[in-house]
Amino acid sequence: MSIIDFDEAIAILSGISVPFEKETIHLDEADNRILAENICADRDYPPFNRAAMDGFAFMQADWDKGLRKYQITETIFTGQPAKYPLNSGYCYKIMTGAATPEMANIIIRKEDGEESEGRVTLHSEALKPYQNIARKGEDCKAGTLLLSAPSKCTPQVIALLATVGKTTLQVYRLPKVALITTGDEVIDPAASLNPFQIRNSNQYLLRSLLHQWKIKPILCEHVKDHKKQLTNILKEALEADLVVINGAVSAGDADHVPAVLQELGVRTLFHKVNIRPGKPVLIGKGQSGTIVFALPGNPLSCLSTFTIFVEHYLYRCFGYQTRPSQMRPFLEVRTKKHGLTEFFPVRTSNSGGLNLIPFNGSGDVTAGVHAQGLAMQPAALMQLNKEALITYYPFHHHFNSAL
Ligand SMILES: Nc1nc2c(c(=O)[nH]1)N[C@H]1C(S)=C(S)[C@@H](COP(=O)(O)OP(=O)(O)OC[C@H]3O[C@@H](n4cnc5c(N)ncnc54)[C@H](O)[C@@H]3O)O[C@H]1N2
Ligand code: MOO
Repeated sequence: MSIIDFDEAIAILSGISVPFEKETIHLDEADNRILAENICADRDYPPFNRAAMDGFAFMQADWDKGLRKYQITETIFTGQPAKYPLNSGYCYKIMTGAATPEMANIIIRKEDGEESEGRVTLHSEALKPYQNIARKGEDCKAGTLLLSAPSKCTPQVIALLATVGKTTLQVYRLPKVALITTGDEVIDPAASLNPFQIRNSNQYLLRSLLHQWKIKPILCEHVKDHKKQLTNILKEALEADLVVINGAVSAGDADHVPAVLQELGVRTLFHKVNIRPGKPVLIGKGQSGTIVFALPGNPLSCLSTFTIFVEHYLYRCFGYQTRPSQMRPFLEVRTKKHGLTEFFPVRTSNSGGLNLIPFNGSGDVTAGVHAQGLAMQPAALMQLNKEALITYYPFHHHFNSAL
């Protein structure tokens, strides 16, 4: 199978992604899930003319006549309507958050009045109509589309759902994911290790990346570079919707993943892409439809290929068009000597431009930690110049559609 370019790989992934089914869950379970329905305002917000200050509510007409001393009709607390209408020369004493009756169209803060024996004398400068009153419907009108699917249930979205009384909601079902790491030298982080062993950071990286979607793997195993063991675990894994397997995917004598996948009937959609890092990446489709992502073992290759390929696929299956990326100005100069598309770790400056994170290669374990995302140097561009606009894939991404 010939090596393909990055755009072609993305097009293949777009072509095989099918939206996940929908399910109904309770709001309590909704954190970080992806909404599969639009959300509209169930009523006006605010639902009534809401007092924005503790103070005194009265008619502007009275004020304009020069009246500064008012008789207090009643005190209005939150959650209750006023009992009495407002007459000229009278005011309500009102609490922040309470419903201001229609007739009252000004509130003066408590601090700007002197209250004694049921009367208040107000000292204030010029007044504006509806001063200190948040008007009914000024935030949004009943029926307004507030959020369109798909949207991630971020804390703000959760609050909005609670606000509009949406306690059961339709979300995209989570895929069943099997996660496998490989390598004789790779051991559990809790085990003691010899100088030639390394800890299994990629299993933790991948679990955490999946957790951003609330996906908890149904199978999470590490296997040695042993063909029989790998075959057995992959057989089991292929019962999932998605298999993410890491390492043993390139050209070494112990890199059994491509051969075992083939023996198990997984059709290779592509193996090797003209990118760095991550060139050996393999994507396949099992006989029962399982999508297999075989990601290279180097830590930065693993992070990078998950970010650009697995996330692209997941975003599509969760109803989005693509994994989010942005065009940002590059603040440095970067050269390369080959015709591969390169992805490299970057930080954003205060101005929003991108700065390089120095690193040696995809085996570095520290580069990812200091990066806020990956930037792309296109295959044909041997030098990225200062101020060039380049594609940036932020690691932390909320992708809630603008309305
Ligand atoms: N002759 C060739 N050699 C290599 C090629 C090639 O095209 N021809 N590609 C290179 C590239 S690029 C990469 S990337 C690596 C990827 O190889 P594998 O996916 O087969 O990964 P491994 O060999 O298993 O491991 C590579 C590296 O990563 C470390 N590793 C593996 N698993 C983990 C883990 N779970 N946690 C932390 N670190 C892990 C492993 O110890 C190795 O150092 O191949 C190049 N070679
Ligand atoms: O391109 Mo590999 O993914 O660097 O080590």
